[in-house]
Amino acid sequence: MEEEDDCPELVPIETQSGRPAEQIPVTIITGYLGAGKTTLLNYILTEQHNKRIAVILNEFGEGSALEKSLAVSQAGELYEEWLELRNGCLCCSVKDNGLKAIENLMEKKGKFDYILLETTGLADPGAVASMFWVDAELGSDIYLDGKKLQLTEEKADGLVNEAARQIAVADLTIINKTDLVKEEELNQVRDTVRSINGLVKILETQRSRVDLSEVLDLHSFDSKDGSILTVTFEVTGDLSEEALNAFIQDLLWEKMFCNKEGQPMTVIRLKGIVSFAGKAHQVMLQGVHELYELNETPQLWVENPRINRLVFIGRNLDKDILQEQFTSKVVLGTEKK
Ligand SMILES: Nc1nc2c(ncn2[C@@H]2O[C@H](COP(=O)(O)OP(=O)(O)OP(=O)(O)O)[C@@H](O)[C@H]2O)c(=O)[nH]1
Ligand SMILES: [Zn+2]
Repeated sequence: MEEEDDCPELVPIETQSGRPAEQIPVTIITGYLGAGKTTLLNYILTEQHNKRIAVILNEFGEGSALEKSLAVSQAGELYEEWLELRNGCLCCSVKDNGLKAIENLMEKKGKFDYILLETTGLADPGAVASMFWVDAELGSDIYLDGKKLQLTEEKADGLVNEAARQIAVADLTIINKTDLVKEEELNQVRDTVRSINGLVKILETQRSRVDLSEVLDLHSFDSKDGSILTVTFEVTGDLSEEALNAFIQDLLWEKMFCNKEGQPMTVIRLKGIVSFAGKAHQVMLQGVHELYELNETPQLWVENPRINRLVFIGRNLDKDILQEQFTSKVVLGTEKK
């Protein structure tokens, strides 16, 4: 890897607390229909926690797809407001309408300390989370504190894969409704969760009564390890899909890129919104360790020229080198330096 002497020192974007100042933690709560998500949110809102919490309930009731209930707990009192969201689908509305709505609300009412977002049992938590994540890393005043899941003991035929997927990406799994099962069944559920995600923290509850300190302020996306860096950059233009795949594979699989000290870059998480030539829709890039996927989102490009936004979290990352490699190899119509 050629060294660029005139490049500025790499400075991680985090503050000491692990995130830019003033950012508001967002926790996404997913789980099977009826698992107890709303019960959990209501419980959190009414418990003593000295936090101002905004809750976005995501009930897709018939005829109410245009409205979302927003309950705000302020100094212990609970009141409700209605947020008008243009799009009923969470996965595509969260970034452009949901976040904006929250931001508008914060301007009006002052900042919240915490935002909790309930998704439907069917929403893909990965897609929802990555929208927050990309946004947060790129300077939004919201960051993702944790993704959680509640499970019931009920068999979810046909949704088994979705449940497994939710567990796989969760930072915390709450096994609720333990009053309804025998110990043997509970052990089985616990074993299943453990087999899907060996690292996830597991809580067992009735009526979603959790110890709040175990649920809020997880900081699961903060860099606890000082050597883990976050690199973000934006690059204008369309990308070659083939070249992007080659770039990602060189980075994640071949570990071909090194920092200025010659240490190989290791990516732990990778997210992005990218533009492919000839495609009207934005494409979401998500990667965890050596796995990655590219998925077209329902979101159409409106900005012109289009701006690709990338976030890398990992070890030995060097922004200048990554950005230079990306720009010269992946962006169409760019001359090699
Ligand atoms: N027996 C029992 N019932 C529970 C428990 N927790 C919640 N419930 C009940 O289960 C039902 C569904 O709970 P909700 O909190 O609405 O579940 P949800 O996950 O928000 O449901 P959706 O938004 O429809 O997916 C309610 O009637 C709750 O009172 C529990 O631990 N034990
Ligand atoms: Zn609910």
